[in-house]
Amino acid sequence: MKLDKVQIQHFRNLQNVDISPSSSLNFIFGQNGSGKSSFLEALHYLGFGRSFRTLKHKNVIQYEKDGFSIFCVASDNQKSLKLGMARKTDDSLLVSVNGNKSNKMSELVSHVPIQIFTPQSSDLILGSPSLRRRFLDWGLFHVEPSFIQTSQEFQKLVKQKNALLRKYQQGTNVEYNTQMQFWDKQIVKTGNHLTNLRKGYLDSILEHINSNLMQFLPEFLVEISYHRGWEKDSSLEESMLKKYERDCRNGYLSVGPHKADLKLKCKGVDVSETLSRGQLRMLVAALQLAQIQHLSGKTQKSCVFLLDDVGAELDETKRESFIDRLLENETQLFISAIEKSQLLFIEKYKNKKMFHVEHGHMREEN
Ligand SMILES: Nc1ncnc2c1ncn2[C@@H]1O[C@H](COP(=O)(O)OP(=O)(O)OP(=O)(O)O)[C@@H](O)[C@H]1O
Repeated sequence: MKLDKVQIQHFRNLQNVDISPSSSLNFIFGQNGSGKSSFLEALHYLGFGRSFRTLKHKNVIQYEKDGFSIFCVASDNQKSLKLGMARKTDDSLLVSVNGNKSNKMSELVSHVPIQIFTPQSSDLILGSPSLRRRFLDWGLFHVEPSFIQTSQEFQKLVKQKNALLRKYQQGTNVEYNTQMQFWDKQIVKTGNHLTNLRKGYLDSILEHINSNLMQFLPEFLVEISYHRGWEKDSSLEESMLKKYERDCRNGYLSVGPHKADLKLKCKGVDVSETLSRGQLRMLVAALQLAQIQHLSGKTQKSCVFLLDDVGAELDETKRESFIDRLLENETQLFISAIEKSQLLFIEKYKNKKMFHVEHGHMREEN
């Protein structure tokens, strides 16, 4: 889907934005603190229901206002949708899809797949395993209809099991064995299903990743593998039993797909210890691009891609081939930069629009 119209109110310093973006390339430029990242952050809300800079919704509401709202008209070849969301200072949420109101973010985020690339994107490699699980789960969410139910079911089961483990830890009189076995059986079933979905997904994007890496990091051979979250030579059931006493002492389940990770290595060494920061960002670019290529091949869905601070750490040739490959996949791009002079490379692109942001006001430049 592409965003044909975007309206934002009272979001950080953006008082009232109303623009009609290009379906292909959009450049947003403005001085430090003018509101470029806030604009991208607002679009991020449409795809994730949250910010990429803060966990607290309250922080993005404009000072002295009681809420923010984001509205867009999105379309593809088949349909057009009116999507909107609003959050108030009391944390209440209102979501609207073609006028149908709800308070569930999931109703909104499945419509417009959105990805973001920022100077902090190398966190995907350097940060905790949860970021890499989230990476895989984002792709699965958009291509595999059964994923969301499996994932939510698994989270619920782990919560139940942890509650039981905590009761046991506190020595309460719990009918432990039968109950525990009951939850374990379901965790094994759903956990194995979730693992197979993630492994299958990784397999299906690997070819794209490798082809992107040949272009972005030709000097390295990156080996990528999925670690399930439990010991290699055991089944999930065996592993849970082995860890059982320890998990009782700790009060939580320590093995399973909720502990899974994506391992990325060069010559057997973790890439975080080998690649430079710029190279790590190119690796992330290759991973994200692979998701978009797979998504458009499998579902015909197109993606909105937010590229914050294009001047940071990507050299010119790589940046250009990244943008070219995103566009080949029908991606709608929003790219921010401080100076117009950082955007000289855009001359060759057609179907582009340029927006200037100044003190929270955004206007199109000709
Ligand atoms: N809740 C809020 N209400 C109003 N203004 C806010 C709020 N939160 C942050 N701001 C201000 O919004 C402005 C825009 O910040 P933003 O990060 O979007 O700027 P930017 O153009 O991306 O800048 P840079 O190029 O320095 O990254 C900043 O001056 C910031 O202090």
